[in-house]
Amino acid sequence: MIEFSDVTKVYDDGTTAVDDLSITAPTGKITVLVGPSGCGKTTTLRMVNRLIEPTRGKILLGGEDSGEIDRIQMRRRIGYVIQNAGLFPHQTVVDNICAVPYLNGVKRGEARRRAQELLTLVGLDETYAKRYPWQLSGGQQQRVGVARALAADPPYMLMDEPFSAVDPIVRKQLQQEFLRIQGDLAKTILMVTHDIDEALRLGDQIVVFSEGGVVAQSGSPAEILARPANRFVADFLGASRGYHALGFETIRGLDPQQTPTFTLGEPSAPAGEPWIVAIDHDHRPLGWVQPGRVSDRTRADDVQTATAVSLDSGSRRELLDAALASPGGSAILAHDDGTYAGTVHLDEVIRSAVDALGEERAAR
Ligand SMILES: Nc1ncnc2c1ncn2[C@@H]1O[C@H](COP(=O)(O)OP(=O)(O)OP(=O)(O)O)[C@@H](O)[C@H]1O
Repeated sequence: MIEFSDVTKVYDDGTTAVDDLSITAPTGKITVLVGPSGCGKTTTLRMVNRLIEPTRGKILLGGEDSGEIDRIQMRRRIGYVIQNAGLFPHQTVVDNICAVPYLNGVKRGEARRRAQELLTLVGLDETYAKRYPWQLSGGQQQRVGVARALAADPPYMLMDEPFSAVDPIVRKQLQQEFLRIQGDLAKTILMVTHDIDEALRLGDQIVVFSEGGVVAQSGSPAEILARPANRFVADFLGASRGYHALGFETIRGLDPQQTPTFTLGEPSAPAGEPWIVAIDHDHRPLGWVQPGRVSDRTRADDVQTATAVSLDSGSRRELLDAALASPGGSAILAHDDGTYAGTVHLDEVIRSAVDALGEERAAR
């Protein structure tokens, strides 16, 4: 756990960057600090590892005052990832990853073996170990940055805009892999971003900062989306707030319609519907086909591919996206084992979302 207790930072020129901050980043969770430029996010983060000294207040790491922890100990306990990865340009990838373990006195062979494991963990094979940072793409550099921060197996991670230097597609990939890694490692993470989508995607807890280093609101993404504390937070969440909120609503209990199916290899399909669901021999949905156009020669390549939404763990937002992306306006659903569960039409998706909204308002 990282605890800020009445922490203030006033720079030498009189700028109050952080004002009387008291927040807690819970153990094993991702806490995201989000807010417009200049509102004190980076200052907050850097006070944790004492790159910046607080003017007043205390920061506790697992109950221990960070001001009293020896610097070398601190490096061991806190991984730090920054924008553009911040790799040492004249060192190979493997030496970048081993930098802190070497400082900690870990033997060369052991540090390098661990570095290889970490490279695999972040999705890079061993051929990258001998390269220099300039021989990597931006996304690959970010991966190495994450591997380097994990090298000393620190319980805490500070991440300052870790995925912002890459294009949106790579960024989404990195975010997904990061969540996968965090699912296994459960580090206590404090992350800074100015991107609300990233905050909502990654954060277990979000702290929204406003001008002058003041917390406008903190809570889970779902809480903040459902009940922004004030106009500033609502504006910051933007016009797509309702759509984002759907991402946190489950579809469990939904009763899908049994749209007919066509199993690949069969000579024909049941008529009556303009689009039906193509499934494989294991009863897994592949996408959509038109019944009049199929034959025993129809292959997976002839199917309009669709991603099925999990009936057990899917969200309303996934359902809406799937329905909008399909040729007939319906989302395909699958059971946990991947087998076909039915379909839901866009009209039903919207109607149930509106009903849920009504129920939530009535409960307030
Ligand atoms: N060394 C410094 N001396 C004086 N003022 C500073 C210093 N570093 C930062 N500031 C000011 O403190 C405030 C907070 O800066 P900080 O970098 O923490 O904000 P931020 O929310 O991380 O911004 P960004 O999203 O743009 O990185 C800003 O007004 C900034 O100009």
